[in-house]
Amino acid sequence: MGLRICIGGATGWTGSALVNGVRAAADLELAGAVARKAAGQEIGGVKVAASVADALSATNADVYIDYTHPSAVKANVLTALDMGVAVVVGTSGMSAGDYGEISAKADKQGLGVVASGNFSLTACLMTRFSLLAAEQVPDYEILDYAKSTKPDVPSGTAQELAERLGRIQPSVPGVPIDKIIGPKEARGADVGGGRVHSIRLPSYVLAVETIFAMNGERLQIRHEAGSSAEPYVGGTLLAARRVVALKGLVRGLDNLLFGTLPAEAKKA
Ligand SMILES: NC(=O)c1ccc[n+]([C@@H]2O[C@H](COP(=O)([O-])OP(=O)(O)OC[C@H]3O[C@@H](n4cnc5c(N)ncnc54)[C@H](O)[C@@H]3O)[C@@H](O)[C@H]2O)c1
Ligand SMILES: O=C(O)C1=N[C@H](C(=O)O)CCC1
Repeated sequence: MGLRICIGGATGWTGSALVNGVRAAADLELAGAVARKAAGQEIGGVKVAASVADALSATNADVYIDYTHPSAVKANVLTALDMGVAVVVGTSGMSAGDYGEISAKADKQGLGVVASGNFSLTACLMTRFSLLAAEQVPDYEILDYAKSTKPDVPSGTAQELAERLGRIQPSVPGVPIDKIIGPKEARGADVGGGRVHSIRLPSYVLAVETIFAMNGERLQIRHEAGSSAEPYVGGTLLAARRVVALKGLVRGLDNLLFGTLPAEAKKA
């Protein structure tokens, strides 16, 4: 019997790609699925439940994976932990404070949670390269592009990156924000110490770019997502395989792949 996976948001763009990924993997088994509108229907050989609590009480899942909605993810994750199930979080929109609560609950339950603003390998490399650059170049800002209908801001990718860059090296504006002449919002938002400018326009899926600058030179590190959800499947399933052996919260796929950066370990 393989590792038993329950997927929240199983009918969605990412969730449906994951259902296929789980079914194609010899070491994984689709144990449950959650999607409110499709409740009662069948997906990938399992009956879709209306809530995480219903799905997990009807199965003996080892891991719950959430790709639902920013308004639903926190309650879903806390429910799964209360029910004794390890969690992988793909859904965006949770604050640092929300993650603090999840971390405390995971510790209390002795369970693992892996969350990553972006589970694609190349986005995770963009994050890691940016963290390395911030150790050397103190001046940077983050551009966060997504489709016009994305409800959460910044994206999960940009938020996690901003918080992590901010811990290594807070982004310090050349003119302090309270001394700016004009609308302060035009200078973006301080997200955990990293400065983020979010752009929401049709035709973007998701792109995140960090601009590092020194006198006379610039480094731009950019990730651009395509229109398929396929890139998120491998990283999410890697996290599902690893999370059952963990206790507590790990944020960032790069930490699973490459270990914790010394600069981040020092500041934790
Ligand atoms: N971390 C990553 O790598 C990554 C990758 C892709 C998407 N995402 C994030 O995942 C989330 C989902 O994205 P998507 O494009 O797959 O969305 P989607 O709208 O295509 O699918 C969402 C799914 O969740 C269900 N759902 C919606 N609201 C719900 C609620 N309140 N309770 C329970 N289920 C609900 C829907 O029925 C659907 O099945 C977003 O936050 C997105 O930013 C993250
Ligand atoms: O399509 C989305 O929405 C995505 N959201 C993630 C985010 O918020 O960073 C990343 C992948 C696509």
